[in-house]
Amino acid sequence: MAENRPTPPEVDRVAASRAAVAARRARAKVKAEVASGERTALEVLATAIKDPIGVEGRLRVTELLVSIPAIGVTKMQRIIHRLEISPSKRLGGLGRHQRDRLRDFLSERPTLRHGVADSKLIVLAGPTAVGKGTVAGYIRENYPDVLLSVSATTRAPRPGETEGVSYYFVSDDEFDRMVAGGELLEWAKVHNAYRYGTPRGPVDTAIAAGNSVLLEIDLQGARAVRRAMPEARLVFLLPPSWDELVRRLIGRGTEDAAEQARRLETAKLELAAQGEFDYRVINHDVGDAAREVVDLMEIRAASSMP
Ligand SMILES: Nc1nc2c(ncn2[C@@H]2O[C@H](COP(=O)(O)OP(=O)(O)O)[C@@H](O)[C@H]2O)c(=O)[nH]1
Ligand SMILES: Nc1ncnc2c1ncn2[C@@H]1O[C@H](COP(=O)(O)OP(=O)(O)O)[C@@H](O)[C@H]1O
Repeated sequence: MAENRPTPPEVDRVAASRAAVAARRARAKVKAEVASGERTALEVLATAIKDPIGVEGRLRVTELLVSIPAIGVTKMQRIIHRLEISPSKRLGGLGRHQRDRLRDFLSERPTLRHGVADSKLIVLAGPTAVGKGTVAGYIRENYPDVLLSVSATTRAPRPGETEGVSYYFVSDDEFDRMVAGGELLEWAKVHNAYRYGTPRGPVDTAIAAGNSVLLEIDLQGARAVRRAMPEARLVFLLPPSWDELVRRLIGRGTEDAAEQARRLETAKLELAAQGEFDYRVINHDVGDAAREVVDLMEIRAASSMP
């Protein structure tokens, strides 16, 4: 009769705990593969979608994200909050929209696909009045480790602007001399009016010292930097909506109605170019947008670690 007895509960428990250990080991292996760059997080997500109850499907979103070398716990928490995914969610249990948001997040960041990154130069561009200057100013105030490039310009200083902080205000002749001397990394005539250019020296010095540099320049400048330094990463700042962009331009009150209309026409062309950029950040809240831009630089910083 003994051989017909049901399996004692403790035998079940042992088998279950062995299975749990094996599953944990299998998940640890996947995490190690992502951490070493052997597999990308995107590939792991694709496998989890195909087999939601397999090893990848049982992996938590939080575990996958922190396996990516550029992402620590704090950043991971910010990311899942932004993607509206609960920390307890496993890859195989994500709803369709959550899955799409996670996939977009992972594929929009080429540096994450490779685990490490290759550039410390970030270019911030976007349509007029979207808040480029405001976000760059916030970064200057709150992230002193980031060097904000100071451009040279032929336009006159506005009230409150400081030489060497807002811009280097130079004459037309001086600007010609800088161009001829190869002192500018890029330059452009902006809004069909004045010339603006990025002095090459401080950018080269900062990058050579391993520091992160932010250039807040126009679309033509962003394209020129991409040609001169293909390792630069281009960020396009977007308004929450077209109406909000118009409100910001009018609210700033620095242009007359004709100039506002002209800039809005240019803004339409600029918005159409957003696909050329590596990343898109929506400027809902200045602090959040600044943090998103700086997060991209922390990714860069990870590349210089042994
Ligand atoms: N290409 C290029 N554009 C720049 C540079 N510095 C500033 N800009 C752009 O010039 C434009 C005009 O800037 P500004 O005179 O401060 O006026 P705003 O547009 O009213 O803020 C903005 O789109 C800036 O992004 C630069 O060094 N190179
Ligand atoms: N996140 C934001 N929310 C509300 N207003 C903003 C935000 N960012 C910038 N602004 C406002 O929008 C206007 C345009 O910003 P600005 O930084 O001058 O734009 P840009 O440098 O892109 O031309 C300013 O009045 C600024 O205070």
